[in-house]
Amino acid sequence: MTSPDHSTAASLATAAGELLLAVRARHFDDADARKAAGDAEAHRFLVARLTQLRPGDAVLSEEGADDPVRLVSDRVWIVDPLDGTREFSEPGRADWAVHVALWERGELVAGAVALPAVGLTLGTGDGHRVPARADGPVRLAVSRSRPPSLVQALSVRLGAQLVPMGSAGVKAMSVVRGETDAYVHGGGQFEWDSAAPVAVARAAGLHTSRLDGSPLRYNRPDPYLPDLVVCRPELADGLLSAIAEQMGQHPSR
Ligand SMILES: Nc1ncnc2c1ncn2[C@@H]1O[C@H](COP(=O)(O)O)[C@@H](OP(=O)(O)O)[C@H]1O
Ligand SMILES: [Mg+2]
Repeated sequence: MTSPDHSTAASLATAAGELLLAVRARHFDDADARKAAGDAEAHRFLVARLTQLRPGDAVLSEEGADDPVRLVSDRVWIVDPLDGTREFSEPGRADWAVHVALWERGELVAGAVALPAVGLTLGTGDGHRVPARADGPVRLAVSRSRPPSLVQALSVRLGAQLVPMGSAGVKAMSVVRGETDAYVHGGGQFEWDSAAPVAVARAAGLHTSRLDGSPLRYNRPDPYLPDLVVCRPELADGLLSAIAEQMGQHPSR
């Protein structure tokens, strides 16, 4: 039987996204107000709905105080109420997302990423398959506002094309949707930035790991999780080798 957690993650991410579209319309002339209201209102909405629907579960949210009860809970919802806050604040941009993931006893077991401005939510219950890869250079999704130097060097090493965009969720979903082939990040991030994108990417059959190929672990005491790789499975070995070579040459990156 399919777990109801898949549909709960998807419906909450979608509903928080609709709320964010309304916030964006309400604060159309003030980017700072838009950012602040978006982060706060989406957070409040998700926490309230999760408390109502799953009263026994803990929540780790980018916008909330870290409650240590999550470290002794079997089930923890890891949410980023608004990922790509910078892009959300810029008029006309669609590269921002809502992340809702569920961690249960050591593993991510459900998740959804809503792309509200695109009108799309991708979730672990979708049975989504990644489209076949088009011919041409490898396409690497990369942060538009702070591209890691590692990824820039990697694109030169691999003859890959960089595809800049905001939001970790949008970048991971670009791989799921076949618009890019890999999302490589280094230099800083937190569990809420990658938990739901990684859950959805794994469910679609993609490779997900740290830069060194080790597993991504969630609900750790320190939620700092600075790097990740999401890619088509057939590219994983070559990409991880190229990353290791690049980092071996420039360990500080
Ligand atoms: N070096 C870094 N340190 C901390 N967080 C980072 C980071 N680089 C990216 N992130 C976070 O990852 C998300 C995607 O960033 P980017 O669009 O640059 O790839 C953003 O989340 P938020 O928008 O939720 O803050 C951003 O804050
Ligand atoms: Mg984020």
